[in-house]
Order: sequence, then C-alpha cells, then structure tokens
Amino acid sequence: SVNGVLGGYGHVNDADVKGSEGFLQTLLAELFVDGGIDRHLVALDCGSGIGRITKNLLIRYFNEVDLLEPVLHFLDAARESLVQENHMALDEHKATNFYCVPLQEFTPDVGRYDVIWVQWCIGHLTDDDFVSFFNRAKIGLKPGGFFVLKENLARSGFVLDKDDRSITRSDSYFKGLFSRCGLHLYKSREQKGLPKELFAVKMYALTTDIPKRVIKARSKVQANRPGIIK
Ligand SMILES: C[S@@+](CC[C@H](N)C(=O)[O-])C[C@H]1O[C@@H](n2cnc3c(N)ncnc32)[C@H](O)[C@@H]1O
Repeated sequence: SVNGVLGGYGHVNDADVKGSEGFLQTLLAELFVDGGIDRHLVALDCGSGIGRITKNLLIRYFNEVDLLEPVLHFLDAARESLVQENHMALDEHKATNFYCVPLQEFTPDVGRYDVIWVQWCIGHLTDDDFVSFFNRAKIGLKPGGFFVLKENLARSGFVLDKDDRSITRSDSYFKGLFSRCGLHLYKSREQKGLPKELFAVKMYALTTDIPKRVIKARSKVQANRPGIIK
C-alpha cells in the first residue's frame, strides 16, 4: 500500500505529489520547447515500489512510463493498479515496461527517456553503485532529457539506517556525487509541507550538459558586467 511504501506516512502522499508536480512543470516549461507538448514524452520511474508516483503524477504528463522495481510483489501490485489506468487512457498515456531489477544492475535502452525519476530509493545504493548507475543511465536520456532525484537529506555527512540498510546523505554529499557522475545540477527545490519529525526532502534536476538557456543567461550576465568590452 501507499502507507507501506512510505513507512507509515501515507498521508504525506498528497504534499509529495504536489511538490513534485510543481517542480516537474517548471522543468518541462524551461527545458523543453512548448513545455514538451509536441513531444512523445517517456519517463522511467526508478525504485517505483507499487507505482505510487507513476499513478499519481507521471502517467498524467508522459505518454509512456516504464517502472523499475527489484521487489516482484511491489511491481506486480503496480502492474495491477496501472492496468486500469492503461485501459482508461486508450494508449495515449500508459505504463509500458515493468523491469524487475535493482538500479545497480540496470542499463536503459539508448535515448528512450525524457525524464528519469529517482525517488526515495537511491539510499539503497553504495556511492560506487550510485555513480555507476547514473553514468550508465545517461545513455537512456534523449537529447535535452534530465534526471529528477528526490531524496531525504541528512543535516551533514550521512545517516545510516541499519534496519532497512539504507544511507541518508546530506546536500553537500549529494553534490559531491553529482560531480563524480559528471552531472550538471540545473535546479533544486525543497519539498514543503512534510511533518517536522521527518528528514528534509529535496528535489534535484540533473542534466548531462549545461542547458543552452543557462549558457545564454550566463553570457548575458557576463556581457552586462561593467569593465567587460562588449
Ligand atoms: C520508500 S520505497 C519508495 C517507493 C517509490 N519510489 C515511492 O516514492 O513511492 C523504496 C523503494 O526502493 C526500492 N529499492 C530498494 N533497493 C533498490 C535498488 N537497489 N534499486 C532500485 N530500487 C530499490 C524498494 O523495493 C522500494 O520499493
């Protein structure tokens, strides 16, 4: 259940989806011409669990969504709940592939995805697997495509959870890993409206290149600086 994959905090689902949707809308508008309206948009939902994010968010924005989840009975639950969605959408927005593998063993098809969404699962990967996953996954992005990583944040360093064998990294820890992956941090946003006792949660949009609009904006700033000959 949603409550199960969210560790008993099923009630944060609405705030989480709302925060993700606002961030996704900003990114689609800024990074894709026409906000992606004219494209056949495809997303990958990594560590999808029972398909909560696909069902509540991704399927509404993407023509196709693939799900990756190593626990078979989670993936089966996702498949079952999304069959209904697929049927209603008449193939215009559908969950297409269901991959039952862990991220550290997955390599996507070349150039399939506009967005690779990685939420609340990267803490199960070691640093080396993290870097190796993102490096392999880059080839799965279409030109101009991007990753969204949404994760809990430790205040500093990292926090180890020996029960579920996961690691919660800090913002600067993540940034160090992004640079090891050769990824550009295009934009980040904090998730609002979560209970105070939980870790802070942040969303990161990562690109393989510096987007053209950022290069343009930077050169404008440079050109307007006093002392620079235009
Ligand atoms: C807290 S749940 C979050 C599920 C989903 N992302 C969501 O937000 O609803 C963590 C998920 O990560 C999955 N997971 C654990 N290890 C993983 C790995 N090595 N690769 C991919 N997913 C993994 C778990 O099976 C579980 O479905």
